[in-house]
Amino acid sequence: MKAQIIDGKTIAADIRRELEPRVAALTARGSKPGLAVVLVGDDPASLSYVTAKERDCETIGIGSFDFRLPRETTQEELLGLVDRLNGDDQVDGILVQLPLPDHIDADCVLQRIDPAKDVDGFHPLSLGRMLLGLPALLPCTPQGVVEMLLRSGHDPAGKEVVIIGRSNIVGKPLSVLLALKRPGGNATVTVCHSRTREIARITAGADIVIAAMGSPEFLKAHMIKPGAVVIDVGVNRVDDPGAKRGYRLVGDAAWEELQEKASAITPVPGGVGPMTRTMLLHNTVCAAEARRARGTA
Ligand SMILES: Nc1nc2c(c(=O)[nH]1)N[C@@H](CN(C=O)c1ccc(C(=O)N[C@@H](CCC(=O)O)C(=O)O)cc1)CN2
Repeated sequence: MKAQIIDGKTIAADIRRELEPRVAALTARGSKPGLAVVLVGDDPASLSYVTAKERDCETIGIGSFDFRLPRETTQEELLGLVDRLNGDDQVDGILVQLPLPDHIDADCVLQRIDPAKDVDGFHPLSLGRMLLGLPALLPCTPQGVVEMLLRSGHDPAGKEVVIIGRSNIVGKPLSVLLALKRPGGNATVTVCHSRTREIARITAGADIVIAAMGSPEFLKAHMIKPGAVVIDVGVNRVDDPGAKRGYRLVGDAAWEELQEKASAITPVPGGVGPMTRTMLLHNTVCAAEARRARGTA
């Protein structure tokens, strides 16, 4: 039997609908939420992501402030912009698109963002609060994955989850969220990475396998047990001269063969990607509400 398709677009649309009255309430009080989106350089994938994020803001009534900086921008200039946005009352959230050019220390930039405006959830304070299970702005992709599991009827509680990939953006924070004692958590989590021996032996024991290592179609059907749930975080551009854009998108999971063996699977595109963008909107609304409740906006 074919796997259930966990449709990220539909779940994301539901969450956006839930956000709309919160945005309307803020706007009615004269304080429309605002997101600053900063892109340095002209990486085509990053450009398409930030453009989509700005469009998303527009569709639910969040203001977006867009900053496109040349590749040659210095670290000092970027830090100066972050400082300015930290002090701007109209800005509730600051997003600096990653990756940054090599001459800029991304950690230094992310640490400069006011934690109250850290809608990416990458600031050490946000990550530390998350680790402790305290209220925090959570990284968007991990938060999106947890929401997808819960809303598609695959609560990770009590399940064995294997994550392939240990990035700061996805694998590491996701491993924490899934293990926390809170809704969407309570799973037994294993993280595999480039130094893991016999990955297939480990993934084959999992109820839920999350592929997040940026390697096209790495996860194959023989690596999962029948009926496992597969979440594909990868969005890889693979050259395809026959395609309109000259490339096609493939995930980190071999979709065709896994569909025949998994009980549920996320597609690429249309899976985790739209959820990442939607959790950014969610974080921006949360940041705006919290800043107003504290009287700092
Ligand atoms: N500051 C950040 N930088 C990056 C993050 C992040 O969360 N914050 N994550 C990734 C990329 N990413 C977000 O920016 C992202 C990736 C993919 C999508 C998406 O909507 N994908 C679509 C396909 C889009 C396409 O046609 O190319 C899908 O999967 O359906 C959104 C956001 C790295 N950088």
